[in-house]
Amino acid sequence: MSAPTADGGSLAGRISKPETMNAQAESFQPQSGTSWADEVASPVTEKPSAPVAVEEKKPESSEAPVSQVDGATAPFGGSELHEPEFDVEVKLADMQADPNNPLYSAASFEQLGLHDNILKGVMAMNFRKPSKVQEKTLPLLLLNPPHNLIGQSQSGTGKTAAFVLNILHRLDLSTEQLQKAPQALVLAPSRELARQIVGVVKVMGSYMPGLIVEAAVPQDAASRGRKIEASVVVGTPGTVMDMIRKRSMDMKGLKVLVLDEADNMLDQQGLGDQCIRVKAMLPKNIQIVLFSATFPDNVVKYAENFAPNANQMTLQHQDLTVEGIKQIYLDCDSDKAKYEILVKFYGLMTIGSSIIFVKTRETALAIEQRMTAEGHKVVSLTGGYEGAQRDVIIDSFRMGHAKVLITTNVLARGIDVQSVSMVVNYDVPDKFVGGGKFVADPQTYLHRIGRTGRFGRVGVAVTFISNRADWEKLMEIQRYFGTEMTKVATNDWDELEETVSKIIKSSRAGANFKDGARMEMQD
Ligand SMILES: Nc1ncnc2c1ncn2[C@@H]1O[C@H](COP(=O)(O)OP(=O)(O)OP(=O)(O)O)[C@@H](O)[C@H]1O
Repeated sequence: MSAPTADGGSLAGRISKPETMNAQAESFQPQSGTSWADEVASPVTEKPSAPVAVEEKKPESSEAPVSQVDGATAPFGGSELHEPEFDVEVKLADMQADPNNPLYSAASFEQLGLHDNILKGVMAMNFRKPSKVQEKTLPLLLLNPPHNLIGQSQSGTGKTAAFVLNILHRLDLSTEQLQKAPQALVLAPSRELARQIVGVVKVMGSYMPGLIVEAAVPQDAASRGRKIEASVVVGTPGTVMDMIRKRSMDMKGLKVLVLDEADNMLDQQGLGDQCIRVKAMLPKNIQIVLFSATFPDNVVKYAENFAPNANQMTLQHQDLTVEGIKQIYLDCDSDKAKYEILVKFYGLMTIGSSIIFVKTRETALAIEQRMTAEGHKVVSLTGGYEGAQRDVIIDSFRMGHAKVLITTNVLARGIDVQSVSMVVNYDVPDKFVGGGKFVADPQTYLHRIGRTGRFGRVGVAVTFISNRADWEKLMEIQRYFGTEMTKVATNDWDELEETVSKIIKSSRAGANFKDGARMEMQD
């Protein structure tokens, strides 16, 4: 049976693009040294300075301003950033009233059938209206008997709240014993994302007496033998697997399993295997929920096996880009020139917070050291650091103490820091396909740039290219998403500054998201 789309159309969307294996982990491959001499004629739109028209709207609403908070709010390590400008509120309201926008919904949270104490948590987060993914998936998630669900929507559109609200709704906290036995398990690919989700569950569930939430991530006290006694557990698959094996968690009462960033969790050799093992140790009749912004074709069959007979909300890959994120690329003469340009770039720009993605830990460290030596306040976070160190680094970035975070793909997914107004792809995201060959990695590109432009904000994504191979990969990514990237010459700093500053100064994009959500419902 097919469920109707928002506009009443029929629903049978699928993602269609063969993909190769995703080598998401940090790579130690040397950088390409190929020299890049501008010899490739670019078919990409080369625009003269394309200032983004930012509508300066005066407040016209008498409603109280929405002050959104990060996924992890201050008590849980978040920045507790509140947006001061009124036009932000007006534009979010505009976007949420536009049926073509992924932030749109026809319903209110009150109409979604959630318990009152959960609604209070939603209000505490200052969520005024559901987004499309929340409005569409929550009624399916809350069905009884429970149904599995595979949900896809653009980055920063509120998938976390969708699965967290379902979890909270399904908890029975009526006895101390129930409060201390895991009823819901969320698996995420990084400790930072797991901790962030713990923060969201705690804030949304702050009016639920007896709710206990714990992280199961590497090198934490809990992973070193202490028994986990919590109603909701959020962890990374390896640690969760070990803990269940060691009987540090009693999963008999589990009702819901969520895989966040599910395509990544199922695709990667290591994680996919671990997720399957974890699932095998759980009760058989649980609800399985998979969410991600991307579900490449080669993962869809794994997803459908993992979550059988799931209701589905899917998108075409042409509909995945968030148009509030302005994508530009800088054509650099050489690898060496890339670094000079990066430093000059940061010297020129006054940017809120930004993330620089690189391919290897070594590059992250090298850039951190050089930028620090030049007086920039930067931090780096890679898989090379110990868990506790990683927590300190990400928290200092969330709180705005460090404005620039240099990282690898380890933080490409899920991390929600609303103040991030720029993402730099210092290295074009690629993946290893064997035989010494690397190809473009569109999914990682999309997740990386999705660290900005959260829930209707605007952001800039800048990709550096320094050789022909980079350029070809970037063009492949552009084709895949049917998106437009603007080439900005590195000798025209005025243009570059003007383009980037205009976008960063504005608080939100206009209502210009692409949207093509499709729903598919199992009988
Ligand atoms: N209904 C809502 N109203 C206002 N803000 C919201 C709403 N739902 C979510 N948000 C905020 O939007 C931001 C993005 O949400 P979230 O991190 O869940 O996105 P996502 O879809 O999971 O993104 P990604 O694909 O990058 O993981 C968060 O800061 C969250 O607090």
